[in-house]
Amino acid sequence: MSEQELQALRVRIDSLDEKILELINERASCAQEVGRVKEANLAEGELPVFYRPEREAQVLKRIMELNKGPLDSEVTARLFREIMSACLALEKPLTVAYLGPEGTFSHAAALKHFGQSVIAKPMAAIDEIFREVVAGAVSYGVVPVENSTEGAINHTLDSFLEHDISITGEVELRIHHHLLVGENTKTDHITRIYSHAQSLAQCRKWLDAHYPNVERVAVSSNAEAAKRVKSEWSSAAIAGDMAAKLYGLTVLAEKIEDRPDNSTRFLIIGNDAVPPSGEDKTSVIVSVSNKPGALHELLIPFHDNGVDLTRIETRPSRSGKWTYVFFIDLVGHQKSPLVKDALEKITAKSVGVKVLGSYPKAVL
Ligand SMILES: C=C(O[C@@H]1C=C(C(=O)O)C=C[C@H]1O)C(=O)O
Repeated sequence: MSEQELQALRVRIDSLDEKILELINERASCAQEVGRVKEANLAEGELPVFYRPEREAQVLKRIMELNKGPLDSEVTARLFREIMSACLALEKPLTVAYLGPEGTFSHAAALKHFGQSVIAKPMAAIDEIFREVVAGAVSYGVVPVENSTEGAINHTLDSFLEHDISITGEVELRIHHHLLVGENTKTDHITRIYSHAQSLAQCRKWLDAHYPNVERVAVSSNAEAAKRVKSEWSSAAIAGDMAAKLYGLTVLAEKIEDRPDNSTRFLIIGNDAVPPSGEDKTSVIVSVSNKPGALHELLIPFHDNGVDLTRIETRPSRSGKWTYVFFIDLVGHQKSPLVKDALEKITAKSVGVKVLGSYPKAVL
């Protein structure tokens, strides 16, 4: 390519950038206007809800459908995710609590779901995230709920039993773990590997093969593990990209998770119900009496109404010995007639049904 050709293309790019810039700002002004309309149309005592997850999911899905390339649809959706995040921040900046410290996978999940313009607040424990949301100290919380290798995150499930809270969204994150060291670490003298217990479990086979005799120390998060090794000379940490960058660590071994598709699903928790987006999921907790066939009976209305269940998890009910509750995720919004009817029938048969929320299926 000649220098002239290159120059001509750069002039074209500059001119396109000007147009993009103008259009993005026009969009931002429109979103600001939406914010004003939302505030102007409130009933007495009603608080404005600026963030609308169902609308955001529709915007992202539409962009993916419209996209003709050469950019990949997911890439375009991520760009629009950021544009919407910045537009919403003009209406009202969102505050989101996540399991800290900075650099955890929960932090990455919060930014993936809400975009970079949120004010992300690290919390020390899952229960604290629930409490902050219930108290209204933050608008939303991000909590891990299941990992494809290790299964349920029981702390999160149990917190739903203790707090009155809505699920307003879900986000899935591919989890890549790396073995990380600080600049002072003597890599041939590693005696300890720090990480969160879940991460140690997700890399168990790799650790058995490569560091069979090294002590594995479970700490409160992988970002905490990364923080610790920074100043230690005989330790390594298992954590992700974000923590590696944030704490300036070197990657000694990359992608050491035992399963290449290792992913974690996170839930977004808030205080408002979400209207249907067109492609939704609903999460419920059902308690049944401890008698034979109880689970089978519970499942009949779902089957009869063709409601697709994506997950069932059992936890002790915490209100009696050897009694259990079921956490059920299903496809559809609680307002859709077939889901509504199934839930009514189950309510009539069971000891208790608590709908945790209906929310858009993850787009990204
Ligand atoms: C603009 C709105 O407010 C927010 C910003 C959105 C956007 O930038 O497209 C979409 C939904 C809301 O979270 C809206 O409700 O339409």
